[in-house]
Amino acid sequence: MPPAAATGEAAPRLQLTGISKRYPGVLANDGVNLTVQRGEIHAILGENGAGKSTLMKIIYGATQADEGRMCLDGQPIHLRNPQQARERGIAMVFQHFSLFESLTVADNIWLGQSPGISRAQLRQRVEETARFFGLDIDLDRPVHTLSVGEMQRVEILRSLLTHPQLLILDEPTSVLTPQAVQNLFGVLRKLAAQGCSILYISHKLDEIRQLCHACTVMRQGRVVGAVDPRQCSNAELSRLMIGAEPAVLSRPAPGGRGAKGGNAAPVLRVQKLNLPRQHAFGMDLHGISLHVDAGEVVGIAGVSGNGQKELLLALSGEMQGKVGERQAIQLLEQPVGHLSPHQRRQRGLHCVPEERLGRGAVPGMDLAHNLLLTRDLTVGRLGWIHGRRLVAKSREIITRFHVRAAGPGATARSLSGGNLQKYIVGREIDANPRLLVLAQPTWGVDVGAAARIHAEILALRAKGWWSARNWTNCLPLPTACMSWPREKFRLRCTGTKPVCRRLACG
Ligand SMILES: Nc1ncnc2c1ncn2[C@@H]1O[C@H](COP(=O)(O)OP(=O)(O)OP(=O)(O)O)[C@@H](O)[C@H]1O
Repeated sequence: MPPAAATGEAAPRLQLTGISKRYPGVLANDGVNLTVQRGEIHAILGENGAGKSTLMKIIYGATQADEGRMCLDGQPIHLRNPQQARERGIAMVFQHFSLFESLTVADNIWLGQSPGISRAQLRQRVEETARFFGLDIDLDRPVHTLSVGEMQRVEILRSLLTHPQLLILDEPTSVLTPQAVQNLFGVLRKLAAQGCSILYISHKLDEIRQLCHACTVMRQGRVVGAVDPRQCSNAELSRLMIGAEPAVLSRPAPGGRGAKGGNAAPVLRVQKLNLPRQHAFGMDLHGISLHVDAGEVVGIAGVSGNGQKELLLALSGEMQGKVGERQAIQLLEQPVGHLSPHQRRQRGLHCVPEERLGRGAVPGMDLAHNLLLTRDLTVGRLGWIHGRRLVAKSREIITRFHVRAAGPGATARSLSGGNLQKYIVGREIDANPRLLVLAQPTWGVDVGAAARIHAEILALRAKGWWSARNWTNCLPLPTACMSWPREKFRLRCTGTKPVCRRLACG
């Protein structure tokens, strides 16, 4: 139990009363009350679009509330920007890191400090803090040589140097290995024992139950419950969050070569694919070989940053090898290594990239027009766009994938992260691809929506089983499943028993 929370001697670290925030057409926070005690690790749980990030941005001064009151250590405060928040002891570690890859760890930390501190002084402070929290890191290593877990350590170390009294973490474990998650939990428990309060946003119910002392559940902008997660089951938390338990997946019989009597050709065949890195911090692909049969779901596991991104780019057509290597990637027995992403899509190969904003969708464009990035079903001869058809198709995807948005006219950037992810995955699944490549398809997606996406993937796989003319295969690319750096593993999910085997060294 956290010290001050147990004694109740002092004012709460943070107290929000009646916080409301309205965006055009949506009430993102509706009279939110929240109390965080000193030394408490407090989870904020909620379905996609529940208003969690909006609330965290208000606490961190990145956005202003329309109504409500915020008190820190019993004192009312009004923060106009993150700089003021940091000065008041509030720090935030975002899901996406803000580090300069070409600089060393020490340089990155130094850049974030207020002027007036010498490098030698800073180095000493960093070493002391790192030693105390067990955040071992070589300060002289360039950031691009670090694993994702190590980069996160740098971000945390940087925020610890500001002596935060309230640390906000937004989905901190989404790209970490299980070992890195446990290390992070160790650091957070130590920090809480020092009296620092932690606000922890996550969709991972097991982690919340393992780590957090308290949990506030949000739904449609409102607080719908405050519980002790250690006393709750996953099912209870799900019910509070989405009003039901996630649907149980039905698993239609898998397809695949075996299912078709061993004669069918693979949908995808990658043979000794070599691709040199395209920028200084990329990864070379060396002799990658794999095949995907009709009706199969094949997983690629490995520590993030070991070539998964490059493999996806090579498959989508955004990265291409030398002319002689065009045979290295074959779709339905035809070489496609030389084809552009558009030409590959015309042959039925669709992809969902890891980054939603900027690659999966154009932030400032509405949802309907974002369809045009990968779908040309509403483009007529001479390039005319059928506006009505475009809007109707967009509305269909919004409904089918339960995307919470103001409608096809909403800009991509106005959607919550999870809702945009559902729209992008929906756009590609709706295309009925012959081969679908997905990178982190359920990243930032709530448990209910994750179950629906998995169900849609399995339904596509089943089509591969029932209809050889409409083959569909999925190649999800999860990260951080293995802890050995620079090794890749292949997880075959064709049967009831997954078989894991080592692919190649990267
Ligand atoms: N800048 C904005 N403009 C318009 N609407 C916005 C903006 N930011 C958020 N919203 C809307 O506010 C609501 C809450 O979004 P928020 O990002 O806070 O949800 P969330 O709980 O963090 O969701 P997720 O788990 O998907 O990240 C959503 O309906 C979203 O579309």
